[in-house]
Amino acid sequence: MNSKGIRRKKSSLSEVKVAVIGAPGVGKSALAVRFLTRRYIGEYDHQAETRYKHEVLVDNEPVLFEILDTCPKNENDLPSQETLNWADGLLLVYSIIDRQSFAYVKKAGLAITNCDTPVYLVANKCDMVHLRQVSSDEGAILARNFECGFSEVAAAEQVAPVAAAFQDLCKAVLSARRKSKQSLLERMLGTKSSTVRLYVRGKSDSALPKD
Ligand SMILES: Nc1nc2c(ncn2[C@@H]2O[C@H](COP(=O)(O)OP(=O)(O)OP(=O)(O)O)[C@@H](O)[C@H]2O)c(=O)[nH]1
Repeated sequence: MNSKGIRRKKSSLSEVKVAVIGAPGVGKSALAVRFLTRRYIGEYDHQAETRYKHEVLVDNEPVLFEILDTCPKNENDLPSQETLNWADGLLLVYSIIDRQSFAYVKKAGLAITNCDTPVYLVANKCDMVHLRQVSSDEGAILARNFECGFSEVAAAEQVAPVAAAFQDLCKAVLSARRKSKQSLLERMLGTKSSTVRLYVRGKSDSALPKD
């Protein structure tokens, strides 16, 4: 009985793969670790990309997150096609105190305009407003261009806003997945419009006098 319960839970567990993308030093590792452990660890010595796997509740539903913390060598080292193909969702991160990092997410965003992978834009280090180089409006405009969610956070100081960014991205991934399943179903059963026509006809049929 117990094992049945576990099997059921596993089969209903959604898996979401997120690639965290941004210029060197913007706080990608700090954000990923903050989200997964609620802790802030100031210094990470990463020479290569790191993957984390962790189960998190999103809207009270368990989701298995696989997070790829990318590790670009420099400001021109954009994410590889392999990374973009792997990810279900992309968290684009820049630092409000580093204008070059804003240029990096702009370039990375342009490289993915043709794929329909959901994106979320995060502006990190908003505890350092006195050193701000990128305004909130610039971030919001870029997010509007990418048609994605956006928030300014501080991995160094905040837990909930960091988690909300990952969770919003996760919800966008799950919603896109549902839509693509729905459209596949519609393609298999016929077009959406014919389904609607059928429904309308059914309703009016009952109101029509019988011949
Ligand atoms: N003030 C402040 N510093 C932060 C914040 N987030 C990260 N940092 C610092 O920024 C530096 C870089 O953070 P990382 O998390 O290693 O950045 P990263 O993007 O993973 O860096 P790479 O792995 O080199 O690409 C570290 O010194 C962090 O302590 C933040 O919200 N505020």
